[in-house]
Amino acid sequence: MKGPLFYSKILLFGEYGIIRDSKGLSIPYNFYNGALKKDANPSAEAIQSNGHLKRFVTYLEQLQKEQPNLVTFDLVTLNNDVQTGMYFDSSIPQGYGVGSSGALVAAIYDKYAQHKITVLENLTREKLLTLKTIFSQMESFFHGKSSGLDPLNSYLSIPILINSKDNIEATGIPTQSFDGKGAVFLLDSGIVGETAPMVNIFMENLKDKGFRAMLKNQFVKYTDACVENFLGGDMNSLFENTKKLSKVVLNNFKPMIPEQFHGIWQKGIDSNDYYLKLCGSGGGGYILGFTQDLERAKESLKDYKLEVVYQF
Ligand SMILES: Nc1ncnc2c1ncn2[C@@H]1O[C@H](COP(=O)(O)OP(=O)(O)OP(=O)(O)O)[C@@H](O)[C@H]1O
Ligand SMILES: C[C@@](O)(CCO)CC(=O)[O-]
Repeated sequence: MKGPLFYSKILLFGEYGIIRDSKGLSIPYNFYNGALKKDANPSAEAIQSNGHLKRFVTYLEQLQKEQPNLVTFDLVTLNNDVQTGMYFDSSIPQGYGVGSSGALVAAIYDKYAQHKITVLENLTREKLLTLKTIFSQMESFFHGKSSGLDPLNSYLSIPILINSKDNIEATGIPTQSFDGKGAVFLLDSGIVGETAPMVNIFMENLKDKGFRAMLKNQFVKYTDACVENFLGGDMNSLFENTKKLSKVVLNNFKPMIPEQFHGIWQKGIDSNDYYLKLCGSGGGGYILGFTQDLERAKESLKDYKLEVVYQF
């Protein structure tokens, strides 16, 4: 048995800001994917994944008991599949900010949810919000509190624009131009990050008046501008605002940037070869880069492996 593929995602803009109602823009990233699967001779990895699924099923049973109006699953089939070795066969790295748990949640919902909302329907804002709420509850199992955006992205495989917490919509993004010099890329920090402790630091910082002012007057302002610039195809303004965002993050989100990357973060701002920003909650995993000239960025970051995700 092998189920359909579910993809990783990249939150291009909006990390942390969306907690405080900034805009956000999330796109599917098809380089990595996962699917539910059963093998006659499972590998050690498959057995480990199956263990995660068993615990997740216990959580879903509880969720269904507590909130039967939210979502119900075909628990008999799900239990049977998990007891007979089903696992999530996935190339999506875990704890890297590209949504490994989101893809898993989307795959489980797709296969086992009853009366599910499908991608073939006319996806009204209400339906999107309902899906997001369901996914948020399901994904909470993996990292405490979840917005549900990652599974939503993976499930629908389309870019999603977050206007505010309760206002999200499917969106189009400017088509890629593969001979363009501009690019968005991922930089591997080589460290596994964890979402919950990073979000806790952020929530703690929010108690400070100065931090809240910085967030509103700079971080959210530049994030919103970047989303608008990107969707509107205004690439010159996009780079200006990404540079501002990169600076604000380096000065105010230090715990979310692994120490050994502070230097190259600053180097990008000084040289204008590239601008770095957080990819998801940070603290490790991937760092997201924007450059107007991919070759220059590659040269400038030649000790690192860049993974290009979007070219324009
Ligand atoms: N292939 C898999 N099989 C079983 N469980 C998995 C698999 N991939 C991810 N998971 C589950 O998801 C957890 C990782 O999710 P977590 O939310 O911490 O990181 P992430 O989704 O990779 O990153 P982010 O939320 O920052 O994008 C793992 O600990 C595991 O429980
Ligand atoms: C850091 C955060 O804003 C994005 C993580 O992908 C947390 C969230 O909104 O769920």
